[in-house]
Amino acid sequence: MRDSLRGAGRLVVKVGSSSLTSADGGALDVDALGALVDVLAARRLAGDQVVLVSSGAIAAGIGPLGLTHRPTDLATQQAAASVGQGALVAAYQAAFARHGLSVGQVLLTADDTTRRRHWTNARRTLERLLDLGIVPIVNENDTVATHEIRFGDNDRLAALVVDLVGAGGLVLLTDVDALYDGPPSQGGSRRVPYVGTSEDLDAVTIGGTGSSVGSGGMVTKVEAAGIAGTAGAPTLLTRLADLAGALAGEDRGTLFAPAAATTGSRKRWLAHATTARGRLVLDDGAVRAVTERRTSLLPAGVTDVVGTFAAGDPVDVCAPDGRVVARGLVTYSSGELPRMLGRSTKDLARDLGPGYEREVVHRDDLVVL
Ligand SMILES: Nc1ncnc2c1ncn2[C@@H]1O[C@H](COP(=O)(O)OP(=O)(O)O)[C@@H](O)[C@H]1O
Ligand SMILES: N[C@@H](CCC(=O)OP(=O)(O)O)C(=O)O
Repeated sequence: MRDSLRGAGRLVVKVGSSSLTSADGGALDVDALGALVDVLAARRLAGDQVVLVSSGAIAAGIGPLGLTHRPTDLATQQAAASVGQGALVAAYQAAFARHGLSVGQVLLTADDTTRRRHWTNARRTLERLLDLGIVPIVNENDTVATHEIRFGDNDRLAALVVDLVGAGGLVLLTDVDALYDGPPSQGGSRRVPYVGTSEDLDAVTIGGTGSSVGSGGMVTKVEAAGIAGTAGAPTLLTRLADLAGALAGEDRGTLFAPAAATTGSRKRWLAHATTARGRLVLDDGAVRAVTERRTSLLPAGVTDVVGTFAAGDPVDVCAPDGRVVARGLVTYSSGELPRMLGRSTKDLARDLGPGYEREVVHRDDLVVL
Protein backbone atom coordinates (compact mmCIF):
# COMPACT_ATOMS: atom_id res chain seq x y z
CA MET A 1 0.00 0.00 0.00
CA ARG A 2 2.86 2.42 0.83
CA ASP A 3 4.09 1.94 -2.71
CA SER A 4 0.75 2.88 -4.23
CA LEU A 5 1.67 6.56 -4.37
CA ARG A 6 4.94 5.81 -6.08
CA GLY A 7 3.16 4.62 -9.19
CA ALA A 8 0.17 6.95 -8.93
CA GLY A 9 0.88 8.49 -12.36
CA ARG A 10 -1.18 11.56 -11.68
CA LEU A 11 -1.02 13.05 -8.23
CA VAL A 12 -2.90 15.89 -6.52
CA VAL A 13 -0.84 17.53 -3.78
CA LYS A 14 -2.51 19.99 -1.40
CA VAL A 15 -0.46 22.25 0.80
CA GLY A 16 -2.04 24.17 3.69
CA SER A 17 -1.47 27.78 4.71
CA SER A 18 0.29 26.64 7.87
CA SER A 19 3.03 24.94 5.81
CA LEU A 20 3.74 27.98 3.66
CA THR A 21 3.90 30.77 6.19
CA SER A 22 6.33 31.85 8.88
CA ALA A 23 5.59 30.76 12.45
CA ASP A 24 3.66 33.99 13.20
CA GLY A 25 1.59 33.46 10.04
CA GLY A 26 2.48 36.88 8.68
CA ALA A 27 4.74 36.13 5.74
CA LEU A 28 5.14 33.69 2.90
CA ASP A 29 7.92 31.21 3.75
CA VAL A 30 9.75 31.19 0.42
CA ASP A 31 12.22 28.52 1.60
CA ALA A 32 9.43 26.11 2.51
CA LEU A 33 7.73 26.81 -0.81
CA GLY A 34 11.03 26.17 -2.62
CA ALA A 35 11.53 22.88 -0.77
CA LEU A 36 8.03 21.77 -1.78
CA VAL A 37 8.65 22.66 -5.40
CA ASP A 38 11.94 20.72 -5.41
CA VAL A 39 10.10 17.51 -4.47
CA LEU A 40 7.20 18.09 -6.89
CA ALA A 41 9.48 19.06 -9.77
CA ALA A 42 11.53 15.87 -9.28
CA ARG A 43 8.33 13.88 -9.44
CA ARG A 44 7.17 15.75 -12.54
CA LEU A 45 10.52 15.33 -14.29
CA ALA A 46 10.40 11.58 -13.51
CA GLY A 47 7.29 11.45 -15.72
CA ASP A 48 4.37 11.85 -13.30
CA GLN A 49 1.78 14.59 -13.62
CA VAL A 50 1.22 16.81 -10.62
CA VAL A 51 -1.66 19.14 -9.77
CA LEU A 52 -0.83 21.41 -6.85
CA VAL A 53 -3.70 22.74 -4.74
CA SER A 54 -2.14 25.53 -2.73
CA SER A 55 -3.69 27.49 0.10
CA GLY A 56 -1.90 30.51 1.46
CA ALA A 57 -3.32 33.41 -0.56
CA ILE A 58 -4.92 35.06 2.47
CA ALA A 59 -1.90 34.32 4.67
CA ALA A 60 0.46 35.73 2.01
CA GLY A 61 -1.57 38.95 1.88
CA ILE A 62 -1.31 39.64 5.62
CA GLY A 63 2.19 41.18 5.48
CA PRO A 64 1.76 43.33 2.34
CA LEU A 65 -1.50 44.76 3.73
CA GLY A 66 0.21 45.73 6.98
CA LEU A 67 -2.04 43.45 9.04
CA THR A 68 -0.82 41.56 12.08
CA HIS A 69 -3.06 38.49 11.86
CA ARG A 70 -5.43 36.61 9.54
CA PRO A 71 -8.46 38.86 8.90
CA THR A 72 -11.81 37.53 10.06
CA ASP A 73 -14.20 39.62 7.96
CA LEU A 74 -14.92 38.51 4.40
CA ALA A 75 -14.06 41.79 2.64
CA THR A 76 -10.57 41.98 4.19
CA GLN A 77 -10.03 38.25 3.57
CA GLN A 78 -10.87 38.87 -0.08
CA ALA A 79 -8.53 41.87 -0.25
CA ALA A 80 -5.75 39.83 1.38
CA ALA A 81 -6.36 36.94 -1.03
CA SER A 82 -6.26 39.32 -3.99
CA VAL A 83 -2.84 40.63 -2.97
CA GLY A 84 -1.54 37.30 -1.64
CA GLN A 85 -2.58 35.07 -4.57
CA GLY A 86 -0.39 37.10 -6.93
CA ALA A 87 2.58 36.83 -4.58
CA LEU A 88 1.97 33.11 -4.11
CA VAL A 89 1.86 32.27 -7.81
CA ALA A 90 4.85 34.52 -8.56
CA ALA A 91 6.84 32.57 -5.96
CA TYR A 92 5.75 29.23 -7.47
CA GLN A 93 6.54 30.46 -10.97
CA ALA A 94 10.09 31.37 -9.95
CA ALA A 95 10.62 28.13 -8.01
CA PHE A 96 9.35 25.82 -10.78
CA ALA A 97 11.28 27.81 -13.41
CA ARG A 98 14.48 26.78 -11.63
CA HIS A 99 13.59 23.24 -12.75
CA GLY A 100 12.59 24.33 -16.27
CA LEU A 101 8.88 23.88 -15.51
CA SER A 102 5.94 26.24 -16.07
CA VAL A 103 2.88 26.69 -13.91
CA GLY A 104 -0.72 27.67 -14.69
CA GLN A 105 -3.04 29.35 -12.20
CA VAL A 106 -6.52 27.80 -11.85
CA LEU A 107 -8.93 29.58 -9.50
CA LEU A 108 -12.18 27.71 -8.85
CA THR A 109 -15.42 28.66 -7.14
CA ALA A 110 -17.91 26.29 -5.55
CA ASP A 111 -20.12 26.83 -8.62
CA ASP A 112 -17.42 25.27 -10.79
CA THR A 113 -17.97 22.00 -9.01
CA THR A 114 -21.72 22.34 -8.34
CA ARG A 115 -22.81 23.00 -11.92
CA ARG A 116 -22.20 19.97 -14.09
CA ARG A 117 -21.31 22.11 -17.15
CA HIS A 118 -18.75 24.11 -15.15
CA TRP A 119 -17.35 20.83 -13.76
CA THR A 120 -16.73 19.40 -17.24
CA ASN A 121 -15.29 22.75 -18.34
CA ALA A 122 -12.83 22.81 -15.41
CA ARG A 123 -11.92 19.19 -16.18
CA ARG A 124 -11.14 20.09 -19.81
CA THR A 125 -8.91 23.00 -18.80
CA LEU A 126 -6.94 20.92 -16.29
CA GLU A 127 -6.54 18.06 -18.78
CA ARG A 128 -5.18 20.43 -21.39
CA LEU A 129 -2.74 22.03 -18.95
CA LEU A 130 -1.46 18.59 -17.94
CA ASP A 131 -1.18 17.50 -21.59
CA LEU A 132 0.93 20.58 -22.22
CA GLY A 133 3.31 19.62 -19.40
CA ILE A 134 2.23 22.49 -17.13
CA VAL A 135 1.90 22.18 -13.35
CA PRO A 136 -1.59 23.56 -12.55
CA ILE A 137 -1.75 25.50 -9.28
CA VAL A 138 -5.30 25.46 -7.99
CA ASN A 139 -6.87 27.57 -5.26
CA GLU A 140 -10.35 28.75 -4.42
CA ASN A 141 -11.19 32.04 -6.13
CA ASP A 142 -11.32 33.77 -2.75
CA THR A 143 -11.73 37.30 -4.08
CA VAL A 144 -15.19 36.59 -5.50
CA ALA A 145 -16.42 33.79 -3.21
CA THR A 146 -19.00 34.78 -0.60
CA HIS A 147 -19.76 33.07 2.72
CA GLU A 148 -22.67 31.08 1.30
CA ILE A 149 -20.78 29.65 -1.63
CA ARG A 150 -17.29 29.08 -0.22
CA PHE A 151 -15.40 25.82 0.00
CA GLY A 152 -13.67 27.63 2.89
CA ASP A 153 -10.87 25.16 3.25
CA ASN A 154 -8.92 23.61 0.40
CA ASP A 155 -8.97 20.02 1.66
CA ARG A 156 -12.35 19.26 0.12
CA LEU A 157 -11.44 21.21 -3.02
CA ALA A 158 -8.31 19.05 -3.39
CA ALA A 159 -10.35 15.85 -3.04
CA LEU A 160 -12.76 17.09 -5.72
CA VAL A 161 -9.78 17.85 -7.98
CA VAL A 162 -8.67 14.21 -7.53
CA ASP A 163 -12.00 13.17 -9.02
CA LEU A 164 -11.92 15.92 -11.64
CA VAL A 165 -8.57 14.78 -13.10
CA GLY A 166 -8.88 11.07 -12.24
CA ALA A 167 -5.73 11.20 -10.09
CA GLY A 168 -4.17 8.05 -8.69
CA GLY A 169 -3.49 9.62 -5.30
CA LEU A 170 -3.91 12.61 -3.02
CA VAL A 171 -1.27 14.09 -0.73
CA LEU A 172 -2.33 16.47 2.04
CA LEU A 173 0.56 18.48 3.47
CA THR A 174 0.05 20.20 6.78
CA ASP A 175 1.99 21.33 9.84
CA VAL A 176 1.80 17.98 11.65
CA ASP A 177 3.57 14.87 10.38
CA ALA A 178 0.50 12.64 10.56
CA LEU A 179 -2.95 12.05 11.96
CA TYR A 180 -2.70 11.36 15.71
CA ASP A 181 -5.17 9.45 17.84
CA GLY A 182 -5.68 12.61 19.94
CA PRO A 183 -4.75 16.30 19.65
CA PRO A 184 -1.00 16.32 18.88
CA SER A 185 -0.47 19.08 21.43
CA GLN A 186 -1.64 16.65 24.12
CA GLY A 187 1.13 14.39 25.45
CA GLY A 188 0.66 10.68 24.81
CA SER A 189 -1.09 11.02 21.45
CA ARG A 190 0.21 8.46 18.97
CA ARG A 191 0.61 8.55 15.21
CA VAL A 192 -1.97 6.64 13.19
CA PRO A 193 0.11 5.15 10.34
CA TYR A 194 -2.72 3.57 8.37
CA VAL A 195 -6.48 4.00 8.02
CA GLY A 196 -7.96 1.03 6.21
CA THR A 197 -11.65 1.69 6.83
CA SER A 198 -13.70 4.32 8.66
CA GLU A 199 -13.82 1.99 11.71
CA ASP A 200 -10.10 2.65 12.19
CA LEU A 201 -11.11 6.22 13.07
CA ASP A 202 -13.50 5.24 15.87
CA ALA A 203 -10.79 5.62 18.52
CA VAL A 204 -9.33 8.82 17.02
CA THR A 205 -10.15 12.30 18.34
CA ILE A 206 -10.19 14.54 15.30
CA GLY A 207 -9.88 18.24 16.05
CA GLY A 208 -9.93 21.61 14.32
CA THR A 209 -7.08 23.82 13.27
CA GLY A 210 -4.04 24.22 15.51
CA SER A 211 -2.56 27.24 13.74
CA SER A 212 -3.54 30.90 13.38
CA VAL A 213 -3.70 30.68 9.57
CA GLY A 214 -5.18 27.24 8.83
CA SER A 215 -8.94 26.81 8.60
CA GLY A 216 -10.23 23.25 8.39
CA GLY A 217 -8.04 21.36 10.84
CA MET A 218 -7.99 17.56 10.77
CA VAL A 219 -11.76 17.26 10.34
CA THR A 220 -11.72 18.45 6.73
CA LYS A 221 -8.59 16.43 5.93
CA VAL A 222 -10.17 13.17 7.05
CA GLU A 223 -13.32 14.06 5.07
CA ALA A 224 -11.17 14.82 2.01
CA ALA A 225 -9.45 11.42 2.32
CA GLY A 226 -12.94 9.86 2.36
CA ILE A 227 -13.98 11.67 -0.82
CA ALA A 228 -10.75 10.74 -2.64
CA GLY A 229 -11.23 7.17 -1.39
CA THR A 230 -14.63 6.85 -3.05
CA ALA A 231 -12.92 7.89 -6.30
CA GLY A 232 -10.49 4.99 -5.78
CA ALA A 233 -7.49 7.11 -4.73
CA PRO A 234 -5.39 6.61 -1.57
CA THR A 235 -4.51 9.70 0.51
CA LEU A 236 -1.24 10.39 2.24
CA LEU A 237 -1.34 12.94 5.05
CA THR A 238 2.02 14.27 6.18
CA ARG A 239 4.23 17.35 6.50
CA LEU A 240 6.56 18.85 3.94
CA ALA A 241 9.75 17.56 5.61
CA ASP A 242 8.52 13.96 5.24
CA LEU A 243 7.13 14.27 1.72
CA ALA A 244 10.08 12.96 -0.31
CA GLY A 245 10.52 9.94 2.00
CA ALA A 246 6.81 9.17 2.04
CA LEU A 247 6.56 9.35 -1.75
CA ALA A 248 9.51 6.94 -1.95
CA GLY A 249 7.47 4.42 0.05
CA GLU A 250 8.87 5.05 3.56
CA ASP A 251 6.58 4.63 6.56
CA ARG A 252 5.81 8.32 7.17
CA GLY A 253 2.57 10.16 7.82
CA THR A 254 -0.84 8.53 7.63
CA LEU A 255 -2.00 6.55 4.64
CA PHE A 256 -5.75 6.30 4.01
CA ALA A 257 -6.71 3.33 1.84
CA PRO A 258 -9.22 3.92 -0.97
CA ALA A 259 -12.78 2.67 -0.40
CA ALA A 260 -13.39 -0.99 -1.22
CA ALA A 261 -16.37 -0.11 -3.42
CA THR A 262 -16.38 3.04 -5.49
CA THR A 263 -19.48 4.68 -6.96
CA GLY A 264 -19.86 6.03 -10.51
CA SER A 265 -18.37 9.43 -11.24
CA ARG A 266 -21.72 11.17 -11.75
CA LYS A 267 -22.99 9.96 -8.38
CA ARG A 268 -19.72 10.94 -6.70
CA TRP A 269 -20.09 14.40 -8.19
CA LEU A 270 -23.64 14.60 -6.84
CA ALA A 271 -22.65 13.42 -3.37
CA HIS A 272 -19.49 15.44 -2.83
CA ALA A 273 -19.15 18.24 -5.38
CA THR A 274 -22.62 19.73 -5.29
CA THR A 275 -24.00 22.17 -2.76
CA ALA A 276 -27.69 21.65 -2.05
CA ARG A 277 -29.90 24.60 -3.03
CA GLY A 278 -32.84 23.39 -0.96
CA ARG A 279 -34.42 20.47 0.86
CA LEU A 280 -37.23 18.04 0.21
CA VAL A 281 -38.75 16.45 3.32
CA LEU A 282 -40.15 12.93 2.82
CA ASP A 283 -42.58 10.75 4.74
CA ASP A 284 -41.26 7.49 6.19
CA GLY A 285 -42.53 5.34 3.33
CA ALA A 286 -40.77 7.48 0.75
CA VAL A 287 -37.53 7.40 2.78
CA ARG A 288 -37.65 3.59 2.72
CA ALA A 289 -38.46 3.51 -1.01
CA VAL A 290 -35.59 5.81 -1.88
CA THR A 291 -32.92 4.43 0.47
CA GLU A 292 -33.79 0.71 0.53
CA ARG A 293 -35.55 -0.02 -2.74
CA ARG A 294 -33.59 2.71 -4.59
CA THR A 295 -36.67 3.95 -6.44
CA SER A 296 -37.21 7.39 -7.96
CA LEU A 297 -38.81 9.98 -5.67
CA LEU A 298 -42.46 10.71 -6.51
CA PRO A 299 -44.50 13.76 -5.40
CA ALA A 300 -46.74 11.54 -3.23
CA GLY A 301 -43.92 10.97 -0.72
CA VAL A 302 -42.84 14.60 -0.33
CA THR A 303 -44.32 16.49 2.64
CA ASP A 304 -42.38 19.76 2.59
CA VAL A 305 -40.16 21.91 0.37
CA VAL A 306 -37.55 24.25 1.85
CA GLY A 307 -35.50 26.87 -0.05
CA THR A 308 -35.59 28.42 -3.49
CA PHE A 309 -34.29 26.34 -6.37
CA ALA A 310 -34.74 25.78 -10.08
CA ALA A 311 -35.46 22.52 -11.92
CA GLY A 312 -32.13 20.71 -12.32
CA ASP A 313 -30.62 22.06 -9.08
CA PRO A 314 -29.12 19.74 -6.44
CA VAL A 315 -31.26 19.34 -3.30
CA ASP A 316 -30.97 17.43 -0.07
CA VAL A 317 -33.53 14.69 0.45
CA CYS A 318 -34.49 14.46 4.14
CA ALA A 319 -36.28 12.12 6.53
CA PRO A 320 -39.19 13.52 8.62
CA ASP A 321 -36.70 14.27 11.46
CA GLY A 322 -34.57 16.41 9.11
CA ARG A 323 -31.78 13.86 8.66
CA VAL A 324 -30.29 14.11 5.14
CA VAL A 325 -30.64 10.65 3.55
CA ALA A 326 -29.86 11.40 -0.10
CA ARG A 327 -28.87 14.11 -2.56
CA GLY A 328 -30.48 14.48 -5.96
CA LEU A 329 -31.17 16.69 -8.94
CA VAL A 330 -34.76 17.90 -8.68
CA THR A 331 -36.86 18.04 -11.84
CA TYR A 332 -39.27 20.77 -10.63
CA SER A 333 -38.61 24.26 -9.26
CA SER A 334 -39.42 25.18 -5.65
CA GLY A 335 -42.31 27.29 -7.01
CA GLU A 336 -43.94 24.33 -8.76
CA LEU A 337 -43.63 21.73 -6.03
CA PRO A 338 -45.90 22.88 -3.15
CA ARG A 339 -49.18 22.24 -5.00
CA MET A 340 -47.96 18.77 -5.99
CA LEU A 341 -47.11 17.43 -2.52
CA GLY A 342 -48.69 14.15 -1.45
CA ARG A 343 -50.45 13.69 -4.82
CA SER A 344 -50.20 10.77 -7.22
CA THR A 345 -48.55 11.31 -10.60
CA LYS A 346 -51.76 10.15 -12.28
CA ASP A 347 -53.80 12.87 -10.49
CA LEU A 348 -51.22 15.48 -11.31
CA ALA A 349 -51.14 14.53 -14.98
CA ARG A 350 -54.93 14.76 -15.14
CA ASP A 351 -55.17 18.12 -13.33
CA LEU A 352 -52.02 19.90 -14.45
CA GLY A 353 -51.06 18.20 -17.73
CA PRO A 354 -48.89 15.29 -18.87
CA GLY A 355 -45.67 17.19 -18.05
CA TYR A 356 -46.46 16.65 -14.34
CA GLU A 357 -46.36 12.86 -14.51
CA ARG A 358 -42.60 12.76 -14.07
CA GLU A 359 -40.79 11.93 -10.81
CA VAL A 360 -39.50 14.68 -8.51
CA VAL A 361 -36.01 13.15 -8.52
CA HIS A 362 -35.16 10.35 -10.96
CA ARG A 363 -33.28 7.40 -9.43
CA ASP A 364 -30.36 7.97 -11.85
CA ASP A 365 -29.96 11.46 -10.40
CA LEU A 366 -30.22 10.36 -6.78
CA VAL A 367 -27.42 9.25 -4.50
CA VAL A 368 -28.17 7.75 -1.10
CA LEU A 369 -25.80 9.11 1.55
N1 LIG B 1 -6.10 14.00 15.68
C1 LIG B 1 -5.31 14.96 15.16
N2 LIG B 1 -4.12 14.61 14.60
C2 LIG B 1 -3.32 15.55 14.04
N3 LIG B 1 -3.61 16.88 14.00
C3 LIG B 1 -4.78 17.29 14.54
C4 LIG B 1 -5.69 16.35 15.14
N4 LIG B 1 -6.77 17.03 15.56
C5 LIG B 1 -6.56 18.34 15.25
N5 LIG B 1 -5.36 18.52 14.64
C6 LIG B 1 -4.85 19.83 14.19
O1 LIG B 1 -5.01 20.01 12.78
C7 LIG B 1 -4.00 20.94 12.37
C8 LIG B 1 -3.85 20.94 10.85
O2 LIG B 1 -4.95 21.61 10.23
P1 LIG B 1 -4.87 23.14 9.71
O3 LIG B 1 -4.36 24.02 10.80
O4 LIG B 1 -6.19 23.46 9.12
O5 LIG B 1 -3.73 23.05 8.61
P2 LIG B 1 -3.63 23.44 7.09
O6 LIG B 1 -3.37 24.90 7.03
O7 LIG B 1 -2.45 22.60 6.67
O8 LIG B 1 -4.90 23.05 6.39
C9 LIG B 1 -2.79 20.49 13.13
O9 LIG B 1 -1.88 21.52 13.31
C10 LIG B 1 -3.36 20.01 14.46
O10 LIG B 1 -3.22 20.97 15.48
N1 LIG C 1 -8.15 29.70 -0.25
C1 LIG C 1 -7.59 30.05 1.04
C2 LIG C 1 -7.37 28.78 1.81
C3 LIG C 1 -8.03 28.80 3.14
C4 LIG C 1 -7.20 28.00 4.17
O1 LIG C 1 -6.70 28.55 5.10
O2 LIG C 1 -7.02 26.71 3.89
P1 LIG C 1 -6.07 25.67 4.71
O3 LIG C 1 -4.79 26.31 5.09
O4 LIG C 1 -5.83 24.62 3.70
O5 LIG C 1 -6.81 25.19 5.90
C5 LIG C 1 -6.24 30.76 0.85
O6 LIG C 1 -5.57 30.56 -0.16
O7 LIG C 1 -5.88 31.53 1.74
